[in-house]
Amino acid sequence: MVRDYSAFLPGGTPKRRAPSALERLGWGPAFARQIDVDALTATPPVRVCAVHRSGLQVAGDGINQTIPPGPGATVGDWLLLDRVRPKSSRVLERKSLIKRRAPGTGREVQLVAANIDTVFVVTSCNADFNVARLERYVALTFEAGIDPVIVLTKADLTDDTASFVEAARAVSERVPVVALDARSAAPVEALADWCKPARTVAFLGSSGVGKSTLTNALLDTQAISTQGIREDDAKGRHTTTRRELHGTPSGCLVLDTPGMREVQLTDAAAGIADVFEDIEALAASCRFTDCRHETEPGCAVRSAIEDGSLDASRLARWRKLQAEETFNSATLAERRQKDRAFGKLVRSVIKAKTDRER
Ligand SMILES: Nc1nc2c(ncn2[C@@H]2O[C@H](COP(=O)(O)OP(=O)(O)OP(=O)(O)O)[C@@H](O)[C@H]2O)c(=O)[nH]1
Ligand SMILES: [Zn+2]
Repeated sequence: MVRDYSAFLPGGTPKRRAPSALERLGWGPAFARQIDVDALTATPPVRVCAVHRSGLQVAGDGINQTIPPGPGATVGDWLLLDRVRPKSSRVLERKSLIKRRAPGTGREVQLVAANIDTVFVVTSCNADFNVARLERYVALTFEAGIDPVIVLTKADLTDDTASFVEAARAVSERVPVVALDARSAAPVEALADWCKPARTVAFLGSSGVGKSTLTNALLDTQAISTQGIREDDAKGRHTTTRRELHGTPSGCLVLDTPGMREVQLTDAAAGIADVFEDIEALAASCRFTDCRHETEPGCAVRSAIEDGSLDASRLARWRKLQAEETFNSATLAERRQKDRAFGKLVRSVIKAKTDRER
């Protein structure tokens, strides 16, 4: 039997391999699996580190450049860079994706951010705290394929952090809850489990809850790709875009994007089901498959409320979120139908006009 004693020899401790340039950008097996060695040299992988009006800033091993917008990519995406025609770069399959419906009639899908590993759903231990809002953000996060963690800031402003934590824990068994003072040194340690090297994290929450404070706590001054995060505005001034990835000293990446806030609860049925898996499980054992949990006999949901194991207000919030989701998604279908009808009208008018002119 051959034993390896090298770790016991002086200086023999196996050194941890330093992460490669790509790993520092979040590269890992999930992406490596998608390409072969030849593609690696012909079309090197690059990550979209920032999105500007003028294009996408991409970084890779010895690469840091801006390419024109176009390959259907968003911040956080990995591309196989086509050096000749960057617009034709292939977008690698994502680990997760946050998207939203654009306001307006077309309501096309906009990509907000890709390949986030953890979303910190942030709220504070004060009047901002709202269970329904937490449930909504957690549902959105689940829907995007991302693990949420609830972060309660301003723990220093209450004597009763425990009851805020308890209320947040009730959102989902699958979501860890952390309470802290975001202005202290606490965030680095409290969030260390998720802010590991090569992981990408983001903060989601209403204005003023402490997202920037938390981001600053995690960051050092060294943001990745400091050049290129500025762009000239029309007046020739430099403005800083806020859709970008920043590297932290611990080697994790923080995505800063304001667009996350406007994400709506559309096409999020699966995410809602994930948050309310307790109610979904009960509903599955109701006598009738189409039970509305109102007056039906053999309703497992109502009997859980009666025996106190389910909170009636949680059921009410589940109904409300579902209704909202159905409304948003249905309106969309209606709009699509209207758009088609409008398109038909336009075409018939044009046709009539050209027929007349013939
Ligand atoms: N006492 C206390 N104040 C905090 C804490 N976290 C944030 N603040 C303060 O709350 C205010 C808002 O914090 P921000 O970090 O700007 O909040 P934000 O979520 O980034 O807000 P937007 O940029 O508007 O989305 C600032 O004055 C912070 O100093 C905390 O844990 N405790
Ligand atoms: Zn029922």
